[in-house]
Parts: sequence; C-alpha cells; structure tokens
Amino acid sequence: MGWPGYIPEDENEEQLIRMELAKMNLIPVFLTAEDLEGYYEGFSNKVLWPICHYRLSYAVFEKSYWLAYQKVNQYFCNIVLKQNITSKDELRVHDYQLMLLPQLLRQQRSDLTIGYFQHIPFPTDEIFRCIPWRNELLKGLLSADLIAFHTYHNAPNFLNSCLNILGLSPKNNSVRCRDRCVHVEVFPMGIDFDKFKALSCSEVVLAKAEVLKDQYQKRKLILSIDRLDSSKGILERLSAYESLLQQYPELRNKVVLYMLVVPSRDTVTQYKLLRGEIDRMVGHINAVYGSDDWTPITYFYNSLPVEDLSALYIAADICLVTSLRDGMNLVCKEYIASKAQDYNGVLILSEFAGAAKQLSETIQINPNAIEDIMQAMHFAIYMPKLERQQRMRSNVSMVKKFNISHWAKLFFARLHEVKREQEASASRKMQGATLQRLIDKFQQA
Ligand SMILES: Nc1ncnc2c1ncn2[C@@H]1O[C@H](COP(=O)(O)OP(=O)(O)O)[C@@H](O)[C@H]1O
Ligand SMILES: O=P(O)(O)OC[C@@H](CO)O[C@H]1O[C@H](CO)[C@@H](O)[C@H](O)[C@H]1O
Repeated sequence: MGWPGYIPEDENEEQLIRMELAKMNLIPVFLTAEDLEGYYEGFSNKVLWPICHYRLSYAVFEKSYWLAYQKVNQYFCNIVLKQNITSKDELRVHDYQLMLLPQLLRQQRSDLTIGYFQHIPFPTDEIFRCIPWRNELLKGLLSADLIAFHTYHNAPNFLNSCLNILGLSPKNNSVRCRDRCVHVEVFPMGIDFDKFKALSCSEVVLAKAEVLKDQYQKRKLILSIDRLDSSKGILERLSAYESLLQQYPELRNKVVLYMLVVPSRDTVTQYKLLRGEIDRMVGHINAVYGSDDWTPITYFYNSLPVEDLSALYIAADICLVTSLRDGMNLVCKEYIASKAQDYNGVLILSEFAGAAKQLSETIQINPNAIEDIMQAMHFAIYMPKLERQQRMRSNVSMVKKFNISHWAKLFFARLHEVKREQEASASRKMQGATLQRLIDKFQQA
C-alpha cells in the first residue's frame, strides 16, 4: 500500500489506477493536493527529513504540517484496517512518513504484529528533541514490535531518545513500553545484485557504455548520481572538483565529472534554491576551466531508464558519493554490482553514508573536508590497476552477499520470531493469571 505519486483528475481515473495496481497486488492511498502540501512537502520534507539528516536550521516547525501528518497517518490506518487482516498477518511499515501508523493500528488492533523500517538516519536525541512533537512521534513508533534501521549507530540514537525524552529504560536492544517489549535492531539493506550484474553484461547496455567511452575518449570519467537533495553533498563535491582542477592543472582535459541529478521535491523552497546553486557552480567551473575541446562537467537534471544508468556505471572509472548524511545509499552498491565483470573501478564514499560501514575497501572521505575529497579523487585517478581490482573484488563480494533478498529474509524472519516470542509471553501471562486466581481462591477457602 502506498501513495501512487499522482492525484487523479476524477473518480474514473481513480478507479482505473486502483484496477491497474490491483493487478500487482498493490493498493493505492490517494491524497489531495492539500494533504500533500502539509504532510509530504511540509512535515515529511521540512521537519523529519532535515532533522534526521542533522540539518536543524532547515527545519520548519509549522503546526499545520503536524496536523496534516496526523491526518494522513490516520487515513493510511483506516485503509489498512479495511483489508481483511488477521492476527496471523505481519504488517511492515516503511519509513519516516508513517511514524504514527504503528500506534494508530495498535489502538484498534492489539493482536497485530508490526515491523517498522526507517530508511533514513535516526539522529541523536539532542537533535530529535528539537521537534515540538517528539513525544508523539516516539510513542507512535513504540507501538511497533520491531523497529529497524540500516546501520548500527541509529539504534542507540533511537533508544537514547526513548530514555532521555520519554524517560523509558531501554535494555540492550529493546525497550519496554507499557506491557510490551519493543525490539530495536539493524538490517543493512542491499540491492538486487543479480539484476545489476546481468544488466552490465547485456548487449544493449554494453553498446551504450561504448558510446560513452568514445565520447570521453581516454579521459577519466568520475560519476556522481543522486537525487536533488542537500543531504547528498552536491555543492561540496563541486567545490572539491574545482579544487582538483586548480591544484592539479595537469589534470585539465584529462578528467570529466559526469553529474546526474534526479529531480526531487522541487516544490520545496530549499530544493529549488539548491538547484539554482548547482546550476551556478557548474556554469562557473565549465566557464573558468573549460576549453574548446573539453567541458569539465557534464551535468544532467533528469531521470534515466535503468539501462542508461547501468551504462554509466560501466563507463565510469570512479564513482563519487559525498553524502553529508545518507541512511544507506544504494547508488554506490549499484556501481559496485556493475563492476562484477572486470572489477575495474574505484569508489569514493562518504563516511556518513550507511553503506560506508559495510564497504571497507572504498576510499572513505569526510564530505565536509573539501581538501580530502579532492585528494581522494587524485588518489583514485592514479590508483594502480591491481589495487583497484583487489579493492573492488572485496566490495563486490559484500554487495553480492548482503543483497536485497538477504535483507528481506533477515528482517521478515526476525519479525516472525518477535511475533512468536510475544505469543509465548502472552500465553505465559495468561497461565500466570490463571494460577494466581487459583491461589487466591485457595487462600480464601
Ligand atoms: N537519474 C536517475 N534516473 C533513474 N533512477 C535514478 C537516477 N539516479 C538515481 N536513481 C536511482 O535512485 C536510487 C537512489 O537511492 P539511494 O542512493 O539509496 O538514495 P535516495 O533513496 O536517498 O535517493 C537508486 O536506486 C538509483 O538507481
Ligand atoms: O520518498 P523519498 O524521496 O523520501 O525516498 C528516499 C528514500 C527512498 O529511496 O531514500 C532512503 O532510502 C534508501 C533505501 O533504503 C537509502 O539508501 C537512502 O539513504 C535513504 O535516503
């Protein structure tokens, strides 16, 4: 179930979308333009996203956003409960747009098993407590049975919020809330490795990659791909690239930064401003350093079919990920999977991307240290082939092993286990209560 990403014109269109999605076993939750403004652009993108990405100054704590967020979470709850859900089913709630949903469901159905997965970081309690509605959000989540994140440090951050904001007493990786034990655990998400590997061998993709290589000839191709978002460190990356061209003039005309930015949330002011700033910096670098036969940056602001993405991954000598914060970052894993044939590529990865915790054989950088990004690019450009391949081989084996099915299996199996633990504990409680009643009766007699 989810928002289909579109507002239907009328009921006929709504019905049509409903029928098309039903073929894939999907159920749409339709939202109005007004809902989207307050709930998605407002609370999700102007409160939770900046707070969870440590961008306190970007947060806008508008009461109307909060009201819309509550309303839409309730709306999701109503539609979930309209389905024929039995206590045997397990519900999995995805991401920060639905933090209140576990509690709303629990209030109606105490028998449900609910897992929640947060795809973005969970910040330290000192940041999270800035949200005026932090208690409600935490309580919303604490009605889940299993709360999961991509990487390790998010779990203690969440548990510290339970301790320092709600005054609960977490123990190891769980916290008791009312009479329930809520488990807080970590499941790093992977990608469909086989799909990206297969794409990288397909004729169509290889032909596209050849065209790219011809276009850039012997120049080193540095690739960056991300959604338009200040959390991706796009401006920092551009500054570092400019420093590289300044500090190492011999690299001019020998490298190209191929920067692909996917349109995202462009109705939100901060995103519009960011886009303008990127345009300005790209224009500046190309004008100052470019020559008749060389443009330092190739920049596109659009979405691409997966075959084109795959061709870019194959053609790129270096992939540069500079996220200031990133729950996981799948682009870097897709790049690695696309190198599973010849292991010929280098990944520069921000230490603030969740993926950095798994991919130790990458060149890791602090994206706030422009000089370090610049030196990392220089190092990557001159890295000997043997070292490139050794590092990439190790990264490939990680991405291959911890793929998306592995993630799904672990998360679902754990939720299943939690459900069984809870059933066992409920039955122990029942037995205890029965025994107590007998003892009371005996004593009275
Ligand atoms: N230009 C593009 N066209 C189509 N898909 C893209 C494009 N750029 C990125 N993507 C896809 O978007 C996803 C981005 O995921 P990720 O790196 O985890 O960051 P986020 O989800 O925060 O945007 C990847 O699966 C990637 O293939
Ligand atoms: O709906 P959005 O734009 O908020 O989605 C962003 C989200 C979905 O791709 O991104 C987060 O999830 C990714 C997958 O778990 C993760 O790799 C990334 O770091 C997150 O930003």
